[in-house]
Amino acid sequence: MNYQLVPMDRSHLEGIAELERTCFSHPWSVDMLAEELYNETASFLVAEGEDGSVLGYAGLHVVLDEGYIDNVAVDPAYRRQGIADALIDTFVRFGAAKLAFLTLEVRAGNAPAIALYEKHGFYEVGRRKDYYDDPKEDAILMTREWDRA
Ligand SMILES: CC(=O)SCCNC(=O)CCNC(=O)[C@H](O)C(C)(C)COP(=O)(O)OP(=O)(O)OC[C@H]1O[C@@H](n2cnc3c(N)ncnc32)[C@H](O)[C@@H]1OP(=O)(O)O
Repeated sequence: MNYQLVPMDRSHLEGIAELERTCFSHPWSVDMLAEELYNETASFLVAEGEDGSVLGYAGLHVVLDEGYIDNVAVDPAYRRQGIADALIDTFVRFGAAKLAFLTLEVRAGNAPAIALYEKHGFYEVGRRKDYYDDPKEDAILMTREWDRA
């Protein structure tokens, strides 16, 4: 499977929205994703197949020296092949160069995603009780820090 990591552009919006619907109970719409194209704090990356299709994507927002990872999703047909690894590694390398920390929230029962983030040096710093619905579940807050002192 060949793919490249590229910045999200208009051609990816339908594919990402479809992936969102596949993966999440409150999926981002095409319009929500399109707004990020004009958001200067946003860096959205797409794992693009040879035919331009969306195999996976991840979104980061940066404010001052803080980064927040919004969403990470990989097409079920292309999972366990290192795509999320490559997406998160890109954000972590950016964080190591530019940020004090990266944060994210993840469902407490989402073992694959938690394992992914732990692999990249994130650890649990707190919980939000019943943060998610459909189904109701706690959010785990995870962070990855860099000492800028
Ligand atoms: C902030 C948020 O967005 S939280 C929500 C995260 N997104 C989702 O839950 C959407 C649905 N799930 C997915 O899209 C995928 O399963 C993802 C994004 C969690 C993982 O994507 P993949 O491309 O399959 O992961 P990838 O192959 O790069 O694996 C990287 C690491 O993640 C972990 N991992 C991935 N899938 C699994 C799994 N099924 N079980 C256990 N660990 C897993 C492992 O640590 C793995 O490293 P390893 O291969 O050395 O063991």
